[in-house]
Amino acid sequence: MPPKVIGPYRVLETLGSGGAGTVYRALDRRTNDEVALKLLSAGPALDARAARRLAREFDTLAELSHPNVVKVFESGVHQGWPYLAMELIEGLTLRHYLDMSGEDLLSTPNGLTPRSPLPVRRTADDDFGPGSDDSVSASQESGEAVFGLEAFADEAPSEDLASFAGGGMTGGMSAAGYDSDDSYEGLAPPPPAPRRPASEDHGRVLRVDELNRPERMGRLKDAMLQVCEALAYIHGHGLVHRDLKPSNIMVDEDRQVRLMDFGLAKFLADDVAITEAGKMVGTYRYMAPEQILGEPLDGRSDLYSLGVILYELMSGRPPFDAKTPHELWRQVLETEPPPVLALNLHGDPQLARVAHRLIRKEPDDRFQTAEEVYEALSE
Ligand SMILES: Nc1ncnc2c1ncn2[C@@H]1O[C@H](COP(=O)(O)OP(=O)(O)OP(=O)(O)O)[C@@H](O)[C@H]1O
Repeated sequence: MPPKVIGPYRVLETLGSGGAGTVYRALDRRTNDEVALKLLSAGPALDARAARRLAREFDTLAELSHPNVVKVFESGVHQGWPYLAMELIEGLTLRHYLDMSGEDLLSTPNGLTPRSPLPVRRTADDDFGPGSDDSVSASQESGEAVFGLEAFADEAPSEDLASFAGGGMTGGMSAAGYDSDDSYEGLAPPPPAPRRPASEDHGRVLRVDELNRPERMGRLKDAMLQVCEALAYIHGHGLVHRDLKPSNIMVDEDRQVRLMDFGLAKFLADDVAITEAGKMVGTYRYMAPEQILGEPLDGRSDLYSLGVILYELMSGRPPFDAKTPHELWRQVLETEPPPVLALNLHGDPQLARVAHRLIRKEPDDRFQTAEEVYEALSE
C-alpha cells in the first residue's frame, strides 16, 4: 500500500517504480498543484547527516531551469526515506514514445496514451536474465528482419504501459530484486550466446521497416536534439547526469522532452550504503567504459550513454548485450559493436555515424560536447 501522505503531499496514485524507489502522482496540499513525488527506498533510511546532504544537493537542482530538464521543486525526508517533488510529466518515456506507430499516436485521445498494455516482457535495465541476448532475428540481409521487444527489455517493470493506460502501477522491481553480480574481478570470456528464431520471440515485434518509418525517425531525431539541449545545459552548469537511459527521458503531449533523475545518481553513488543496496547507479548497459572503471566522469560519459540510446533505438538492439554484468563490461571495454547499418540496412547513415562516434571507448575520440552532437544531428 502506498503511503497516504508524504510530507506536505497527498499521494493520489502510483506512477511507477524503478531501482531507486517509487514515483507517485501527488497533490501539494499547500498549493493544490499536482506533482510527481519520488520516494527513494533503495537503501537504509537516511540518518540526519545524509538527509542534510540530500537537501543540499537538491537545493542546487531546484535552482536549475530548462525546458528540457524536469523541474525539481523540493526534497524532504519522510519517515527516514528521502523524497523528491518534481514536475509531473503527462507523457511517455522515450522508449514507449518511439515504440508506438504514428497511427497509435494519432488515434489516442490525448495523442500519447497507448490503447492497451503491450504484452512485452519488461526487465530491469540491468537484468541479464534469459532472453537478454535474443533481440536480433535472422534474415537481416533482406531488410525484413524482425526484432522482438526483448531488444528493448531493459526497462523496469514500472515502465509497463499499464501505468499510462489509467491503471497506475503497483509493485515493480525492488532493488532487492536484482540478482546480478556486479563485482569486477575474475572476468571470464562469454559463452556463445544462443539465438532463438524470431517466431519464438514473445510479444510485439518491430520490423526494421517500422524502425525506419519516416515519422518515427523524425520523432527520434527531434527527441535526440532536445536531449542534447538538456545535456548542454546541465554540462554547462558543471553537472553530469550519470544515469542517462531511455527510462530517464520522458516526452509529453506536446512532444517536449524532459531529462529526468539527474543528480540522483551522484547522490546515490556518494552514499555507499544506498549504492550497495540498490546496485542501480548508472545502469550498466548505458555506462561508459570510464564509468565502469570508476574513473572520473565528465559530460562525455553522458554522451556515451546517449550514443547507446541512439544505437539501440535505430537498430533494435543495444550495442553490447550480455547475460551477466561481467560479460557486458568485458564487451564495453574490449570489443567493437556491430555496425548499426549491418543490423538495420536501411537506417539513416548520418544518425548511425553519430551513434558510433558517441560510443567510442576513449572519451577523446567521441564528440566532445552536446552542442557538437546537436550540430551533427542537424546536418
Ligand atoms: N516527473 C514524472 N512525471 C510523470 N511520471 C514520472 C515522473 N518521474 C517518473 N515517472 C514515472 O515513474 C516511473 C518510474 O520512475 P523511476 O525514476 O522510479 O524509475 P526508472 O527511471 O524507470 O528507474 P531507476 O530509478 O532505476 O532509474 C517512470 O518510468 C515514469 O513512468
